[in-house]
Amino acid sequence: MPVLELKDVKKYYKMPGGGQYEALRGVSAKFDAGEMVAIVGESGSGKSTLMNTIGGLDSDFEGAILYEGKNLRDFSQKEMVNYHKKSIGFIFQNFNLIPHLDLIDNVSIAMTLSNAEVKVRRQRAMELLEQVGLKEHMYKKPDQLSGGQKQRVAIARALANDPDVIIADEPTGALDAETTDVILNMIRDIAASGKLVLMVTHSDKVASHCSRVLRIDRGQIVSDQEQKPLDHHPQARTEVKIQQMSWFKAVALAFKNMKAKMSRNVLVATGMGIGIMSVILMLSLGKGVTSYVSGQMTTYSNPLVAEIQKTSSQKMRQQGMQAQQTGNSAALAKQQQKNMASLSGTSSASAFSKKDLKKLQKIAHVKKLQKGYSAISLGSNQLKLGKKTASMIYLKTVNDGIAKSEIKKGRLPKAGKNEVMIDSGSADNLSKKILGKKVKASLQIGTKTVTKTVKVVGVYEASGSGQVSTLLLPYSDLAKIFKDNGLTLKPNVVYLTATDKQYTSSIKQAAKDKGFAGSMQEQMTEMFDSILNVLTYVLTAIAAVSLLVSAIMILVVLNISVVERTQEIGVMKALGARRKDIRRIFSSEAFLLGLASGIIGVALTWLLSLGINHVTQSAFKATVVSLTPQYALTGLVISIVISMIAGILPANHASKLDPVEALRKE
Ligand SMILES: Nc1ncnc2c1ncn2[C@@H]1O[C@H](COP(=O)(O)OP(=O)(O)OP(=O)(O)O)[C@@H](O)[C@H]1O
Repeated sequence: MPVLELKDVKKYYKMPGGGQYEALRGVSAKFDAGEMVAIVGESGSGKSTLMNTIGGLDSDFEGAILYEGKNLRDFSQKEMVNYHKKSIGFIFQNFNLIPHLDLIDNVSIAMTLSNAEVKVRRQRAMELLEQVGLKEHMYKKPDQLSGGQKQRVAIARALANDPDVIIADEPTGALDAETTDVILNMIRDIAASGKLVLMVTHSDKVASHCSRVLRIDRGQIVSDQEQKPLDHHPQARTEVKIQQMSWFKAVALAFKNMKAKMSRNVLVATGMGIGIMSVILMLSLGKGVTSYVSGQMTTYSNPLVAEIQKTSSQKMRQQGMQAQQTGNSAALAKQQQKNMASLSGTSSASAFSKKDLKKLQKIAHVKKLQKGYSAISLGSNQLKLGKKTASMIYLKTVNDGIAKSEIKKGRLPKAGKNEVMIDSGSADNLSKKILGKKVKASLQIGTKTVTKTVKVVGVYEASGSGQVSTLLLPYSDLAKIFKDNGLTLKPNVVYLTATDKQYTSSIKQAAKDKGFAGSMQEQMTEMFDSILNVLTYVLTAIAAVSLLVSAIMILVVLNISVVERTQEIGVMKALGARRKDIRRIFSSEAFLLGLASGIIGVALTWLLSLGINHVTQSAFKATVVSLTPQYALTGLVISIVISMIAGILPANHASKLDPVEALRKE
C-alpha cells in the first residue's frame, strides 16, 4: 500500500473580489515509503499549495488524499493533530526555528507538544543533533548558527517524532552550493532509511538527486519521471508516545517565551505592579488609619455603660451647613460659636435639663444615671509638676464608663479630696513616679482660668492603640470649682448603666430615638469612618483606573507578541499543536505576567508601608499602613485575574491563526 495516495485533488482559492482561483486542477499520484520525490514547476504552478494540502495544513480541498486508507478531509480534529505529530515532518526554506529556544528545545518542541517527559525528549533531541553533527552546539540559539546549520536543526526537528513523510518546501533555497550538497545528502539518507520525502525545488540540480521528479504546471501534473532509486538501508523505527500537551508544559513553554523578552515583560509587570500596589496600598491605608483613629477614639470600655450627649455633632454640622447655604453670615457666625462652645463644654445647648435627665432615666433597663461633664480644650487646661507641663485636651468627670482594667496604676479619684486621675501618656510626660504627687492644674472655667493643686491618684490607659491626654476628676469636685467661681456646672454628658450588657446598645438607640446622641468619641469615629470610606472609595477608583490601563497594556503587549510570533505559531501548528495548546501557551503568559505584576505590586506596597509607617511612627507613634496577608493575596488574585482577562483576546487570536498564512508571513 502506498504511504500517500492523491486522487483527483482540486484546490480553489477564493478571490478577494468574488469568484475563485483553481490552484490545483485534479492532481492524482501515489507515493511509496523510501521515495525521494522532487516537485518541480514554475513559480505559481501550485507546488506549495499541494504540499500544504498533503501536510494537512489546509483541509479545504476536493478529491482525496489518502493516508493509511483514510482521506485527510475526513480526519477529525484529533486525527489531524496526531497526523501532524506522528506522520508528517516539515522542513521549510527559511528554517522557521523558534528564535528564543536553544537548539535542544527547538528539536524537542514536537515532543513537548506530545507531552513527552523531559528526560526522554532531551535524550532524543541530543541523538538527533548528533546525527546532524550539531551536538556541541545544542545550547546555542538559532541566531548563532549559519544557514546550513539552521537547516540541519530543522531536519533534526522534522525527524523528532519519527514521521512516515517528510515535506520539504525548497529546503536548500536559501543555501549556497556546498551547503546544499550536505543538506541534500542528509535528506537522501532520510528517504533511504525508509521514509517518503516530498521536496519542492526550483533547481534541476537538486531534482537530479531525487528518485522521482513530478512536474507541475498550472495546478496539474504534467510529467512524473522515475530516476535512479536510492540505496535503501531501512532503519528501526523509534517508538514515540503521542499525548496531548499538559497545562504544566504550556506554562513552562510560556515561561521560556517570556524570558526571551525579559526587559519588556519586566517593564509591563512593573507598570501593572504599580497599579496593583495602589489598590493594596489604599486597602491597607484604609484599614491602618481606621484602626488608628478608632484606637484614638476608644476611651472607655465598660460594656455596661452607654455614654449619651445632648446633641449630635452631626446635627450641629447640619445647622452650620444650613446657615452656610442660606448665606446668612450672622447665623453662620452664631452657629460656629455654638459649635466651639459645645466642644469646649460651655454651650448651654449641650447641657442636659432636668427634664432630659428624667426622660433618660425612664429608658428601659437603665439601672443608674450618672451625670458627667466633658470638655475639649486646646492648650488651656494644663498640669504642671516642677518644670514639666502636660497639656490636657479632655477635661472629664469620673464615671462608670471606665473599666477597671483600664486603670493601670492607683485608683479612681475620691470626691472632696482634690484627687484626679490622668492618662498614662501625660503621666509619663510629667514623672515616671506620678502616683501620689501633687500637681498644679490650670483649668478653663467659663471665661476664667482657675489654678488648683490636685493629687494624682490614678493613671489609666484607654483600650485601643492610642489615647488623648485626659484629666479626670469627680463631678462634685468640678461642680464645686464652678460654684466657687460663680458658675453652675450643668451635665453635658450622661452615663447610663444598663441592668445587663446586652441592653447597652438598645439603651443607646432609645436615647437616640428621643433626640439625644451617642458619645463624642462614637460620633467622631463615625465621622472619621465616613470620611475615610469616601476617601478610600475615591482612591480605590483611581487605582482601578490604573488597573484598567495596565490591563490594556497587557492586552497590547500580548497582541504584539502574537504578531511577532505568528510564524512560530504556524510552525507549532504544523508540528501538531492544537488550538487549545496555543491558547494555553498565551494564557499562561498572561498568567505569569499577572503573577509577576502581583508579586511586584505586593513587594512595592510592603516597601512603601515600611517607609510610610516609619515616618508616621516617629511623627505620631502610629502605624497607618496595615498590609495584611489577605490584602496581599487580594492584590495577587486581582492581578492574575485582570491579566488573564486581558490575555483572552490575544490567546484566542493566536489559536485561530491559519497555519498556512502564518507560515507565509515573513
Ligand atoms: N491564499 C491564496 N489566495 C489566493 N490565491 C492563492 C493563495 N495562495 C496561493 N494562491 C495562488 O495559487 C497559485 C499557486 O500558488 P503556490 O504558492 O502553490 O505556487 P508555487 O508553485 O508554490 O509558487 P512558488 O514556487 O513561487 O512558491 C498561485 O497562482 C497563487 O497566486
